[in-house]
Amino acid sequence: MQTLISPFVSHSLRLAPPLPRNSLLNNYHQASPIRLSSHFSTTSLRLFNSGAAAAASRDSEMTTEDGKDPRIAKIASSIRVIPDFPKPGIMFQDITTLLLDTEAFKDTIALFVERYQGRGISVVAGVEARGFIFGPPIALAIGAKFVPMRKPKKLPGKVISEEYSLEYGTDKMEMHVGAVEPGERAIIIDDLIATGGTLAAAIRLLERVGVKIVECACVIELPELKGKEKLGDAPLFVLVSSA
Ligand SMILES: O=P(O)(O)OC[C@H]1O[C@H](OP(=O)(O)OP(=O)(O)O)[C@H](O)[C@@H]1O
Ligand SMILES: Nc1ncnc2[nH]cnc12
Repeated sequence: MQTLISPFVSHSLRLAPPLPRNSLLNNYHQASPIRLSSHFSTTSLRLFNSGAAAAASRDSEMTTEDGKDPRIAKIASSIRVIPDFPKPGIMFQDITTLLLDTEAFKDTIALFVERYQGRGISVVAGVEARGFIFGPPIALAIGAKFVPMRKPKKLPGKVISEEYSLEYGTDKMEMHVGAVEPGERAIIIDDLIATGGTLAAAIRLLERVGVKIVECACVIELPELKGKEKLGDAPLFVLVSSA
């Protein structure tokens, strides 16, 4: 067994030994469509092979024989879909049910940690609110600092801000001045990418202060909304695609 979190955090959070780093990526490559459990929704989910994951899976160093990672299917099936929330026409992807499933939650964090450890990442930027759930355990496990990207007027210090539009509204994102240094390497974590406006704002904030975006990472992508196209050169890595 491997301790995921550094020793000053409870030893109760332990993970099974990680699979080789490449097994995750090839799993996406081979994945076939799956469905959410019927009591949640009939919305189909399929395992997703996005941007960087696709590129990496083409790299022979990043491939395995069977290409299957059962953790992804379990994570996908733990996500509940609520139609018409918060307004008609929106199929809301509810990750609170993933959080109730201790194995799915642990595996979600483990998959990201396996991908990002040892890559010289010093900043995990998490987008309020749901990026605050997934970002901190990843940051602790890979030895990076966690930087919150907050809604307006929440941070007490001097901030820089970026406005952006959402699938259902507009918003503004703020980050503390001095939280990051030019030249640092960051990943940006959120639960979901829809239109991509939120992640694009986070990228702009970090790039304004000279931070290199190694990758954006989400649990879920809504590919029909083409959010990936808003991310410029920043790669996107997701676990589950909702169709
Ligand atoms: O790709 P986009 O179209 O920008 O949308 C994605 C964002 O929308 C959701 O957050 P939301 O703004 O609803 O805030 P919340 O997490 O505080 O509920 C989600 O958690 C992402 O942050
Ligand atoms: N469909 C959706 N489900 C959950 N969060 C979202 N944020 C933007 N669109 C969303």
